[in-house]
Amino acid sequence: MTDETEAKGADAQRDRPIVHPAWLHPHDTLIEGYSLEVTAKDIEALTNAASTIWAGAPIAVPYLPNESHEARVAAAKAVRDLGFEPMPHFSARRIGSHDEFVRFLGDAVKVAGVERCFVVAGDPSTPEGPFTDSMTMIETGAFESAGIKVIGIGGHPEGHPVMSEEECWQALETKCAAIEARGMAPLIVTQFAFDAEVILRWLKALRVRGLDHPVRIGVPGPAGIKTLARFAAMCGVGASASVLAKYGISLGRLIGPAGPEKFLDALGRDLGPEHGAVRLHFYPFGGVAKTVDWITAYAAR
Ligand SMILES: NC(=O)C1=CN([C@@H]2O[C@H](COP(=O)(O)OP(=O)(O)OC[C@H]3O[C@@H](n4cnc5c(N)ncnc54)[C@H](O)[C@@H]3O)[C@@H](O)[C@H]2O)C=CC1
Ligand SMILES: Nc1nc(=O)c2c([nH]1)NC[C@@H]1CN(c3ccc(C(=O)N[C@@H](CCC(=O)O)C(=O)O)cc3)CN21
Repeated sequence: MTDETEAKGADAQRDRPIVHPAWLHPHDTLIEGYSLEVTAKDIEALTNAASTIWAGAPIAVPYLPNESHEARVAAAKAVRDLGFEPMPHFSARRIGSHDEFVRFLGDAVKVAGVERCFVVAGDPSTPEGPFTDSMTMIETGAFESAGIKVIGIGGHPEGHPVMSEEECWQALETKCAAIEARGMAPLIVTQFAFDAEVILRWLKALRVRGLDHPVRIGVPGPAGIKTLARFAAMCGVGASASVLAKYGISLGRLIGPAGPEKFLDALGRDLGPEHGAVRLHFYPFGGVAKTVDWITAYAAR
C-alpha cells in the first residue's frame, strides 16, 4: 500500500484528516514504494529486470523527441503488462498539436489502462505546438475526462534554468490547485539532484506553504561519473564540485561509478514529519538493471 491512489483510499477508510498516511508507515524505510523512469528504448531492460522490481511500481516513461505515437503507447502497455503502473509523460512543448495530445492520452488509457500522467513543460525553448506549459494541458480538461486519477508535476528544489524561485513556487501552487479542482490527485516529482540538504530545506518550505501532497524525490541511479555529468548538463541540473564531493564524487577521480548512497543516507537520517509524505523516484542513468540491483542491495543493508 504505497501507491498514491491507494494511500488516498486508505485515508478515507480510516477517516483521518492526515494526507496520504500510507506513505509514512513507521516501519517503512525510505526506499520502499520507489518509482522508476524508463525510456521507451529501455523497455527490454525493464522486462529483464522486472522480477526484481516490486509489483505495481509506478514507472514513468518520458516523452522524448523522435519517438512515434505507436512506440509511446506500446511502452506504456508493456509497463502495464509487466504488472507495473505506467505513468507516461506529457511534455507540453514537445506536443505538436491538440490532436497529438488527445490521441496519445486516449490510446494510453484505452490500450495501457493509464490512470496517472506526468505533465511537464519540456525542454524546447519554442513550443512545437499549442501547449506552452503544464497548465495549458491541465486546463483542457482532457485528463479528468479520460478518467485520469493522479497527475504528476515537476518540482524544482534546486531552482530552474528559466524560472525564478518564486515562479517555481507559483507554478507549483497553481498546478496543484487546478489538479485538485478537477477531481484528481497531485503528485510532485522532483528533478534529480545531488544535495540532500537542499531537498530537505525545499520540502520544509513546501509544507509551510500548505502544499501537503505526496512528493517523490528524484534520485539519479548509479552511473559512471561522466554519464551523470552529461545528464546533469542536458537537464539543467547544477553539479558544483562541492555538491558532488558531498555526494561522494571526487573531481580528482572522474572515472568509475557513483551511486546515491550518501545522498539517501542523509535524506533517510534527517527526514521527519515536518517534511510530509515522501518517497523516491529513480532516474536510471546507468541502466535499469544497475539501478534496480543497487536498490535491492541498498534495501537489504
Ligand atoms: N523532471 C522531469 O522529468 C522533467 C523536467 N523537465 C524540466 O522541467 C521544466 C518544466 O518545468 P515545469 O515545472 O513543468 O514548468 P511548467 O509547465 O509548470 O511551466 C512554468 C512556467 O515556466 C515556463 N517554462 C518552463 N519550461 C520552459 C522552457 N523550457 N523554456 C521557457 N519557458 C519555460 C512556462 O512557460 C511557464 O510559464 C522543463 O523546462 C525542463 O527543464 C523537463 C522534462 C522532464
Ligand atoms: N530538463 C529535463 N528534461 C528532461 O527531459 C528530463 C529532466 N530534465 N529530468 C529528468 C528526466 C530524465 N530524462 C531523460 C531524457 C533522456 C534520456 C535518454 O536516454 N536520452 C537519450 C540518450 C542521451 C544520452 O545518453 O546522452 C536517448 O537515446 O534516448 C533519459 C532520461 C527526461 N527528464
